[in-house]
Amino acid sequence: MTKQSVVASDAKLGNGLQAVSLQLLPEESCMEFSSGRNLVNNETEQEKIVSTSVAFMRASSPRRTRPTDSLPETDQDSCWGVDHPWALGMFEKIVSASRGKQIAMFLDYDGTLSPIVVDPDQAFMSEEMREVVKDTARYFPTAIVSGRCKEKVYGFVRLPGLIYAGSHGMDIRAPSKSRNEKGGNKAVSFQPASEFLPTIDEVYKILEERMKAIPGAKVETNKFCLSVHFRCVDEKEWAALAEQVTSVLKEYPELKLTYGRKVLEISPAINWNKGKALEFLLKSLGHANSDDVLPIYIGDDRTDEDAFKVLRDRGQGVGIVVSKVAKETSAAYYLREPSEVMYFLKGLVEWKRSSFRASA
Ligand SMILES: O=P(O)(O)OC[C@H]1O[C@H](O[C@H]2O[C@H](CO)[C@@H](O)[C@H](O)[C@H]2O)[C@H](O)[C@@H](O)[C@@H]1O
Repeated sequence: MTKQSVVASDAKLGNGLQAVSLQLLPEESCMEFSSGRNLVNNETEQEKIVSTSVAFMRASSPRRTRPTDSLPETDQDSCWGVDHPWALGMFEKIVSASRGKQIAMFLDYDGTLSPIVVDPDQAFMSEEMREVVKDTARYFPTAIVSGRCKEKVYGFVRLPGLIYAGSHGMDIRAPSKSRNEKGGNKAVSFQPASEFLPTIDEVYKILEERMKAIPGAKVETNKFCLSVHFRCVDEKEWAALAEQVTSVLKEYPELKLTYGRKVLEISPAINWNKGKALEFLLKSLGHANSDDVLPIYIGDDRTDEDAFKVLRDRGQGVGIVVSKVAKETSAAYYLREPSEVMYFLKGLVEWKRSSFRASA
C-alpha cells in the first residue's frame, strides 16, 4: 500500500464518522473518531465503521523490517525525503539552536525508548538506554510522555528523578515552581479525565469479556484509557474484533477510538492529548510563554503528533519522529529506531559535559 493510495478524506470514505484525522500510512494507521450513538444510527453505518476499522487495522501491519545492529554512518538508505532530515545528521544544528536556552526533553516510551515487541508486558528498555536517560535527566528536565498508565511506565523506566505523564498525558506528575517545607520542589498532579474512571473501568470489563471470543486479542487498561491489542490476532478475526469494540463504544458517546501500532486505543473524548500535556509541563517547568527553553520531543506514534504540532505551531523546539518509513508528520526530524534515540541522547549528554569542561 503506498502513501498516496491510502491518504483518504472522510468524504471519500463516506463512513458517516466525525473523523479528525484520516491518514493511512504504510506502517501505521491513524484515525480518530467519536464513537457516539449519535454517529451510528443504523446497521449500515455500524458495518461501515467496522470495515473502516479493519482497513486501518490492516494498514497498521508493519511490512518491512530491516534489522540495524549498529548505528548507521549516514541516512542515505532512508526513504525519508529532504523535508525531514535525520536528527543525528543535524545534531550540530540542533544543539546550536539551544544556545542561551534550557533544553527540556520529552520522551515517548514504546517504540522510542523500548523496541516494539509482541507482548506489551515485556517491552523493557535496555540497561544502556536507562543509563542514558538517567544522564539526560541530570542535565535537562526530562519527561516520559506515554500511552501507558503512569505507574506502568514508571515500572519500565524506574528512574525517580523524571517527570511522568501517563495515559496519553491524562495523568501527570510534575514539579511545581513552589517549594515544600524541606526546600525541595513541590509536585503537581494533574488528571483532567478523572471523572471518566468509572466508565473506563466498566468498558474495560465488558471488552475483556468480549475479547475472550477473539483468540490473541488483549485488552490493557491504562487507567484513564484502554488499549485493545490485535498484534496476535489472525487477520481473519479483525472484522469480528472491530465489530465487538465498535458495538461496545456505540453505548459510550463520551469515549473516542483511535488507532496506534497494532492497537485500538479507547479514551475519553476530551480536548486533552500529549500536546496539551507538553504545554502543561512547559508551564509547570516555568516556561509558559518564554523563549528561554528548547523543548525536544521524541516519539513514534500517532498520539505524539499532537505534541509535534504544538512545537511546530509555537515555532519553538524540536520534534523528532521515530520511524523507519517516511510518513505524514509534524515533526521536523526523524530517527529510525530506539537505538538511534539512544545515540542522540548520548550525544546531547556528551555535548553538555564538554561545554561544562570548556567553561571550567
Ligand atoms: O505512548 P507510548 O508509550 O508509545 O504507548 C503507546 C502504546 O504502547 C504499547 O503498545 C505498543 O507497544 C507494545 C510493546 O512493544 C506492542 O506490543 C503494541 O503492539 C504497541 O501498540 C502499550 O501496550 C499501549 O498500552 C500503549 O498505549
